[in-house]
Amino acid sequence: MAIKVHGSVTTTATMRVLASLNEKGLDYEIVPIDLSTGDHKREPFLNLNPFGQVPALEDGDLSLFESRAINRYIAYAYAGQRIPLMCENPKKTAIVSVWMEVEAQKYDPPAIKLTWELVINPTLGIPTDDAAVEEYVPQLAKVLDIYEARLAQSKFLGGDTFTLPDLHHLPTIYYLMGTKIKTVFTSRPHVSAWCADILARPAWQKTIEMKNYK
Ligand SMILES: N[C@@H](CCC(=O)N[C@@H](CS)C(=O)NCC(=O)O)C(=O)O
Repeated sequence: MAIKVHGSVTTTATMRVLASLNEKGLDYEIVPIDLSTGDHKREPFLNLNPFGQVPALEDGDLSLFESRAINRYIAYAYAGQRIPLMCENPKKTAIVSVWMEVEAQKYDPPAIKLTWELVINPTLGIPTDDAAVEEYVPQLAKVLDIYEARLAQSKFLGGDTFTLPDLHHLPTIYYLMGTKIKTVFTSRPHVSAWCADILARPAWQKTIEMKNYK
C-alpha cells in the first residue's frame, strides 16, 4: 500500500513531511484535509491524530502524527533510498539530534508566530499585529546569530551534509523569505547562503509546486 499523507499542502507541518518524502523520491498519496471546514477536528481524521492537527501519515499498518517524528521515521525506514537524512554514526547522529531540537525548541516558536502574523493571517483577512512582529523578530534574530556562528564552521546545521535539521526549517524560511522581515535571514551571510542552498533543492522545489497547483 502506498504511503498516505493526510494534510493540507499549504501548511508548514504538512510541507515539512512532503519535503522529506520528496527528498527520498518515495511514491505517496495526499489525502486532502480541509482546515477551513474543520475536517481535522472530526472523525475519521481524529482517529489518525487525536490532537486534530495536520499532517498524519500512514505507511502500511503504521499510523503517525507530528511532522518531525514522521520525518525521523521516513529517514530511518527508507535510509538506503537516495540521500541519508539522518546518520548511522552515533556521535554524528547526536549532533544532528541537537540541531533538530534547536529547530523545534528555539527557532520554530518565533518563526511560526511570524509566519502566522505575516503570511497566514493576511490570507485569512486578519491584519498583521505589528507589535507581535516587533516582539518576535528580535527573538528569531537571536537564534539566527547562533546559526550564523554554527554555519561559519559547518556547511549544514547537522554537519557536512543536508539532514533533517536543515529540512525542518524549510517551510517557515520559505514563507518568511517572501515577507518584509526576510533581512533577518539575508543580513547574516552564512545563514543567507544556507537558506539559498536548501531552498534551491529539487525536492523542496517539488514541494512548492505541489502547493502552487493544489
Ligand atoms: N507539532 C505539529 C504541529 C502541527 C500543526 O500545527 N498543524 C497545523 C497546520 S501547520 C494545524 O493543523 N493547524 C490547525 C489547528 O491547530 O487546529 C507537527 O509538527 O505536526
